[in-house]
Amino acid sequence: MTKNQPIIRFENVTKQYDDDKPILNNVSFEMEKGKFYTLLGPSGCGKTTILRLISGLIEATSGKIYINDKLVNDTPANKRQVNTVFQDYALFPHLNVFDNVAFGLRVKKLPNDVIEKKVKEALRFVNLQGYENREITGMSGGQRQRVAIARAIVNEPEVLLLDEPLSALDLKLRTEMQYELRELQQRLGITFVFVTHDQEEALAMSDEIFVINEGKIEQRGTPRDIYDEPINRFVADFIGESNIITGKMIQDFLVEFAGKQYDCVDQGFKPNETVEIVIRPEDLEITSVERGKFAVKVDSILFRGVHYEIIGYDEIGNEWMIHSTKTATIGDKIGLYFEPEDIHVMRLGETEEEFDARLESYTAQGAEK
Ligand SMILES: Nc1ncnc2c1ncn2[C@@H]1O[C@H](COP(=O)(O)OP(=O)(O)OP(=O)(O)O)[C@@H](O)[C@H]1O
Repeated sequence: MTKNQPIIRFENVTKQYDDDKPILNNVSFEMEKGKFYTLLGPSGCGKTTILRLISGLIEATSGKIYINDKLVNDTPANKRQVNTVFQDYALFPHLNVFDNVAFGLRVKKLPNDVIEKKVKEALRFVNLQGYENREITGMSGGQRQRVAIARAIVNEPEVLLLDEPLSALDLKLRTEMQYELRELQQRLGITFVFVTHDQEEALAMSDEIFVINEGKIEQRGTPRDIYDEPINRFVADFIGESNIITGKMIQDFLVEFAGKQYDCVDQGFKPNETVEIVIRPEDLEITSVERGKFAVKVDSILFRGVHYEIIGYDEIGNEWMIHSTKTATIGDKIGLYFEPEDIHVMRLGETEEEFDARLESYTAQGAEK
């Protein structure tokens, strides 16, 4: 991916209320212009706090925040080129669509003809042309959502912050709005910072995901990077269903778990180092016990629409989840097959820098071969 200029930069930012544990703890990152970023993490991990710090609704306890290379710690919210779309949309129910979108422009005392032009353009962007005189109370959830976005983009912000904007919508509308938002971001070409605790939404929409846990960024990367190479148990677990088992790296390219040794593609560990192994449920292929790399006894089966979700236990009692278009019979023993590259080995307590360096060394060595 091409690298654009940074638009937001956090340098060692900490946010703490009173003497409590910090809500954000020494967080540093950059976000580039024109990309779609998602802050993903469980409730209370600090996602909204990062948005509020960017928009200027709250102040950092320590550290520096830059927008467009300008230190903004002391810049008030209304002087930052940033707008927010809130979860509940925060629309004015007594105003119609036009007046809701025009509100900020009127506060800025722009001439009426300019306001009219800008509002119409913003409504066109969100496919609501012709809805100017509609009352907010008579609009659906998806339409209100679009009004809220129009109200934010009418100010031509450089950064749009979206705080769980789809959480109030039903599943079908939510999926439609995911497409719309992604497409809108590409048309506008501005930076979106989107907050969600839904990993599928994050994977579907983002250029880059920041996985956050307890006020720290556990891992940042493209959806593919994060899905394929989770840095630790938290990320692997949060970003989709996973089989995570403790194992041992015997030597380079050889790992032991569930009582057996397997070829893998990982290296750079100490001999016999304790590690955690991830194998995604869709990477386990059901086969005969003879052909399988190991066997499990089937405990339960659920039909999930696109696949069956099968839970089984291996000889030493590890639980395995399998996603397969093939089904099985409860109580039967089935073989499971996987390729060496389906095993992801995670070092315990590895920092993001160490993790990135290790992955890069694989690529470098791969290139030498
Ligand atoms: N004004 C405040 N005073 C004290 N604690 C606060 C204040 N505002 C937020 N917090 C705490 O900060 C933590 C992080 O909150 P934040 O809203 O950033 O989480 P979040 O990841 O956005 O979660 P959610 O998905 O539930 O909105 C929470 O534990 C919250 O209770």
